[in-house]
Amino acid sequence: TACSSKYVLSHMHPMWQEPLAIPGGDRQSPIDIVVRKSLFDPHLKPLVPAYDPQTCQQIWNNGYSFLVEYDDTTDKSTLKGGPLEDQFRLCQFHFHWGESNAWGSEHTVDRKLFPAELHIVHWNTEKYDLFEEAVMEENGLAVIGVFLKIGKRHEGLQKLVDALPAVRHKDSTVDFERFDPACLLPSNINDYWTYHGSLTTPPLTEAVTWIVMKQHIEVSHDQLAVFRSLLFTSAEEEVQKGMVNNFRVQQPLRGRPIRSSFS
Ligand SMILES: COc1ccc(C[C@H]2SC(=S)NC2=O)c(OC)c1
Ligand SMILES: [Zn+2]
Repeated sequence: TACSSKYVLSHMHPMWQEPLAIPGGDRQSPIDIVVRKSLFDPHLKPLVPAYDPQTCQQIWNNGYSFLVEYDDTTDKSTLKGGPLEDQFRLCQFHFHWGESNAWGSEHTVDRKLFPAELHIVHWNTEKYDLFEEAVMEENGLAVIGVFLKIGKRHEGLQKLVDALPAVRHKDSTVDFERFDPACLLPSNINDYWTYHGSLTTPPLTEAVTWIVMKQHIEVSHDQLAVFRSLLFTSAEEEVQKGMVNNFRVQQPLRGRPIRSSFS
């Protein structure tokens, strides 16, 4: 799909170097969410995800994470409401995780680290015709962030976990059908923080309206261990590197407001 274009592949590589200067650079992600500095905004609406599991296409190991990719050529799977003015189209979801359960998330809450973080990526189809356009523009993307904690097994995630060995190496893909990303959302999606930020990998463009869920989801230790069995490296490479710690260092807030949908 557009959102997993070769452009992404060419710009995604493990442990990429942080650029010295970023265009603009005052709206970078991820950040620490300081709860007492967030501002309750009563005008924030409930979030309305409407996903059609039939749009699920494949899983792709792109050498940085694994992406579950959706057909984004129609408006069958959309996100609207919350802080969003426009309608956005689901294109992929992926995760970030650590080598240990002590860290792995990109965002933190009052400096609290989570073992992993889910990103559900959508692009603005009211303002742009292509994902590649949206990714370069302010309000081009909306990403839902969900923290993962180690606890009981996540039944909905298991279908994805079982498919991961088929995409162990970079550049591998496997067909994957009828997966509803809504099953990975917490029970309460009305409580979230929202702020304007960026992609957390190159091109690091400041195109993202972030919607970070207050409530986490639980996955089992064994389920997260399968994420860590993936590799950054392709089958041809002599030295295989485990896909872990694929998160970006935190970025300065630069005075940005963080709004909360709850008081
Ligand atoms: C060229 O367009 C891109 C490139 C990379 C990513 C993935 C990054 S950005 C994020 S959020 N988390 C990640 O790992 C994109 O996702 C929207 C879009
Ligand atoms: Zn991400």
